[in-house]
Amino acid sequence: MTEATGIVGEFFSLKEETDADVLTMQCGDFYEFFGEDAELVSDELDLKVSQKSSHGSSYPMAGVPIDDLTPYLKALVERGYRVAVADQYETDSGHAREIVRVVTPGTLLETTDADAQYLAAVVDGSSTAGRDGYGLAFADVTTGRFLVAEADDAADALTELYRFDPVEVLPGPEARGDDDLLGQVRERIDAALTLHETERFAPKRAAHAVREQFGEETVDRLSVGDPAIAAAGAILDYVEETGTGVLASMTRIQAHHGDDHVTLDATTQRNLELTETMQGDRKGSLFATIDHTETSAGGRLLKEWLQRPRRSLEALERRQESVAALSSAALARDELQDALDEAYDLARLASKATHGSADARDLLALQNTLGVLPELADAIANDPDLADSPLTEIVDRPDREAAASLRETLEEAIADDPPSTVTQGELLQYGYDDELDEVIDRHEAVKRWLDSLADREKSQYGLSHVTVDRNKTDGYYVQVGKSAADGVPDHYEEIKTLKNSKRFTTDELETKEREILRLEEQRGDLEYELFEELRQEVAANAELLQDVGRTLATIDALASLATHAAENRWVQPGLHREDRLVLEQGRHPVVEQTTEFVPNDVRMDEDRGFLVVTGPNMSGKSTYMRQVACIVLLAQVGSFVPAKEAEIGLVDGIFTRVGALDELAQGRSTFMVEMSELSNILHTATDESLVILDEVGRGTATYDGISIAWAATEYLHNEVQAKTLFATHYHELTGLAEKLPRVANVHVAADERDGDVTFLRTVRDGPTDRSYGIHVADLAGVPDPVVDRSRDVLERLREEKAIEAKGGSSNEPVQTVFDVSSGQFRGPANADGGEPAEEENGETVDADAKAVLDDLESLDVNTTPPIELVSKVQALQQRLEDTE
Ligand SMILES: Nc1ncnc2c1ncn2[C@@H]1O[C@H](COP(=O)(O)OP(=O)(O)OP(=O)(O)O)[C@@H](O)[C@H]1O
Repeated sequence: MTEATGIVGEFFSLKEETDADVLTMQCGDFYEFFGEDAELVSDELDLKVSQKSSHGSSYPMAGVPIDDLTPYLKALVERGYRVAVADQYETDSGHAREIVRVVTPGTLLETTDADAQYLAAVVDGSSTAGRDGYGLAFADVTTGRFLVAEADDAADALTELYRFDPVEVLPGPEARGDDDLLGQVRERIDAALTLHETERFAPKRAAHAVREQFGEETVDRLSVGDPAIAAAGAILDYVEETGTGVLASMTRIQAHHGDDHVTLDATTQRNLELTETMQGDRKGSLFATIDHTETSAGGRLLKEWLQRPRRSLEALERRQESVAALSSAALARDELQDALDEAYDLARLASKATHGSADARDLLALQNTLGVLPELADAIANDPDLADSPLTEIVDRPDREAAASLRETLEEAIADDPPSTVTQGELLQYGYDDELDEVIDRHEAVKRWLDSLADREKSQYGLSHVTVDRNKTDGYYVQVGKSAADGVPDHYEEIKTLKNSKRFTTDELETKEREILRLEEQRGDLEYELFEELRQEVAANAELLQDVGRTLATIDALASLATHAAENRWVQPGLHREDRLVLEQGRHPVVEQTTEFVPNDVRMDEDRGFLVVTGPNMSGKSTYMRQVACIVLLAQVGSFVPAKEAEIGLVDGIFTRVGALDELAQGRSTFMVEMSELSNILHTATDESLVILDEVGRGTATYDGISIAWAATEYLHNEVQAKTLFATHYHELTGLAEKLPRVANVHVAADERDGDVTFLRTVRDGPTDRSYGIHVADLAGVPDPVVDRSRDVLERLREEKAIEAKGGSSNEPVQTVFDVSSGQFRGPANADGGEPAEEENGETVDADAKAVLDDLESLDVNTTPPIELVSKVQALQQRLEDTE
């Protein structure tokens, strides 16, 4: 390509300066894209491309008017591009341009999405000498929220990332080499990955940046390790470098300590469908079901509560107290919600003010929202139950006097219905500023003179059909109807003839025109100056606004919990730190919305900590177990729960393993995913955790499956001692209840009469031995011959009779039986003439199989780590297969 000069040359040299994917450069009233960037935006956004010639070559060019840039920027960033914006400025010799900001998914201020928009950094400190684990930082530039967190390992780090669901992630120096972590971030979290310069993560430099931003004491106060500080420092640097201009709205940094919160790994958050369903829909998620918030900030907070349930009994009881008071005070709740309905997103408005993009309408919104706070305070004070609850403390948390005074300032300043442009005046109230009042007086006087000019001319010169108006080409003019145009006085100067009228001007009118234009400009400039001061005053109050915003959001979220509880007959659960979980007539919070739900009881305690849940296919096992998990989670959010009565021992983590739907796309086999999830649970769960296992072992051969399920049950029961619900179709496992003291059987009942199966959805104590899988196959339309033959095979299996393979070349029958009492398999009968059979415990076993059994016997399931156990069992099975 020939060396371009002029504008195109300037564009290309700016493009070289930036690592952004796309550059847009201001040229007068347009932002232009050139070369490949023009083609890219034309493909992505349907912008028209023309050709610009420079130095004998021609370059593709596309442009948008200055005022229309925002939606294009947003669209490009949402498609994953980083866009550099170069603005034009005046120089002595003409114009020059420089890049003023780089817009990325995590620094996009122009979002219209109500969700939080986190920019995250993740630093792997596990390879450094101190072995500090992982450090993470999260910042939402649209609200100024800033958090740091720590994680023990990559899986934990991923859990935190999943919890905050960032739109952009900056991996630190080591983390950027971790393909597995980055792959998961890209696919599961769908975040853009940005490689910010590695030296920006250097611990000393980062600590300095954190102190500069949040104060000298910050690093000590947070008491987090170097990696978390490095992550925070890198984010601050990145936000500054991208030129977002919102650093001032980041007033506070908080440490998010995993210990205060219930561990909810990424898998569990998905399995419980907290914020979206397995299919990826928002509707049908737990959050969408219980969300009755009035404001987007309230919605964001409620979602955060669900994703980060608490472990502190005191904190939860306080939330419960507020929810209880609000749920019984229906009228006061309505009043609060009506007031909240008027509230805008204060944190976002504060961030816009800091960035300098808030207009007068934004400040008006801010003023009105500040007015909501005293309304809430009054409604709370006027209801004795609410006044007595922690709500009083919540509403008093922000500095109410400062908020009232800022509101008063805004009320005195901002006009009642200001325009959205900030340069053309009419933003401010009369009486706000003396100098401005003077300009307004003079402006209004000239306006009045102009408004009354037509009448004056009519009466003075006896003219009819006279109007006075202005337009761009003619300026101010007197327009006189054709019939009267000949009678105008001599000092009228004609400027235009139209079909039915003529336009005139006069010296006096021209003088007034000059005056009004000057006054308009003066007023616009002065108002802009005053408005800018006001905006800076608002920006200086960012922390106060965030405090008020947080209070409004908290009351909104609490009122939402109360509304849902009141409308759905939820009850306040008794919370305690003991190992006991009792639900009387519990229901699934989401399923009960769409189904005539059959409530079920749950009883778990020290002597009954592991429930094996059996029951036919489709009977409701998964629903029952998820219901337990959702209820415990809701209780640890401080919410009421769907039950007649509930008593809940707080847990430190909720772990689930249920059927995986979407993992195949990621190139991991279903079984591999199942095993790594199981492995994670066996390693991480504690005796205070709740574990939900749905059909572990299903993804492999039956024998492997049963063996793994069996061994995992023993390990969870003996070693981990977590409260566990385990649904299985391996009825063999029900035998464990007789052998392991804390294991109990429950089953979901079904009624079978004359071959018809009715699902009762009722959970009862004891095991079941029927799956009715064939019944479900029949319901699903599997062809009759297959269904009939299945019944036949099942019958023979039950009677431990041999089955021949229909249509096979050999008539050799096959027989496999699992012996519950020994916990072992009886392999195929000695049908193929292998080693001579031996007698063992009265059973017939060949020599190779005997050797395998001996090895199996010597395997200590209580001390062998579960995954090793799995691989040993697999090796034994391989040997069995080889002997066949
Ligand atoms: N208590 C209940 N009241 C009403 N409907 C229920 C109840 N429990 C489950 N259901 C409904 O029954 C259907 C099957 O439930 P679920 O998926 O829990 O069965 P399952 O036993 O886990 O099945 P499978 O063993 O085939 O995985 C779902 O559509 C669910 O909505």
